[in-house]
Amino acid sequence: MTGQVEFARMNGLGNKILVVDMRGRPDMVTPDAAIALNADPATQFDQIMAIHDPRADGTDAWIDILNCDGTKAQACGNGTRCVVQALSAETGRKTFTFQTVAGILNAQEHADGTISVDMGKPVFAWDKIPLAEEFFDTSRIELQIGPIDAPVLHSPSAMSIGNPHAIFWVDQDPMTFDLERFGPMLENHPMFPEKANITLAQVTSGDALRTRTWERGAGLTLACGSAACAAGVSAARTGRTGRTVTIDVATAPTRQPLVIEWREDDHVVMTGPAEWEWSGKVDPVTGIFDRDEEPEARAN
Ligand SMILES: N[C@@H](CCC[C@H](N)C(=O)O)C(=O)O
Repeated sequence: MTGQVEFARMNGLGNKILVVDMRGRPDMVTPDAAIALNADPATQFDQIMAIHDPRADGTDAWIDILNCDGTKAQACGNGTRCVVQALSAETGRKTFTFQTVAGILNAQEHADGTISVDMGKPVFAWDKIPLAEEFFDTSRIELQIGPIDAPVLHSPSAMSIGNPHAIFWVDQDPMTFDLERFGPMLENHPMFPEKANITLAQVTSGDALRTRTWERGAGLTLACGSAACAAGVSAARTGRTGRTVTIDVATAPTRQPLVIEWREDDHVVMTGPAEWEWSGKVDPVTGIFDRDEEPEARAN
């Protein structure tokens, strides 16, 4: 199929998102298009959120998620908030139900502009995360890097919130670690057959964490919503915090927090902002794009 579609450059706490409107088309944004868009500084991104026609009754859209290296992701918290804001601006509606490869996501835009997404239930079973080795308790798995008798990072909590995460607990500011060096080693560690998103998390109080993430398929990003969910759940699971935590994402430019609530019904709800930057048209096969000449002013 040929022809351009509408897209918007947005961000969730600095996580760079392209929201691409694929409704009315049977094809998908191609990995080649993703790689081409990421190669241009104007459209360099962390994730593409492609909105497709719904595939199931009771849902508003099917969402396909691509990382900037052209691989697929099963979940993207920050990107989902961007999709909600884009569709809310288009339709005036405030609640949405999306379908992804990982399941159904319910989301709501609040009067103050923040957006809550029910990210579903966490998965702790070792073979579902997945891990390469059997662990009865995945809240603290055997994995370390650095000298054997003085590891720099060790014993992460592992889980899936649709996508795989490893949370390494640190006592210092996560910014003091060389995540650019350790991130690729851990993302591609044999322990993670589908790779993993790698987060450093510091507990700063009984209800607050400070995090920094190396994303699978995207590298160092300014924020990662699903990692914030995984950190919040893992902190509560290991007794480090209660079930509602505020996440200070160390690299996020606005320093607005994400709030993660692991509800008693086991669902994980993430609340935070989304920001529209500019719009244009893109060929989802090649990634060739045009930026709108005069983007209409839009309140976020
Ligand atoms: N930035 C996202 C996570 C994106 C997916 C990840 N890179 C993966 O491959 O699992 C978020 O906000 O959750």
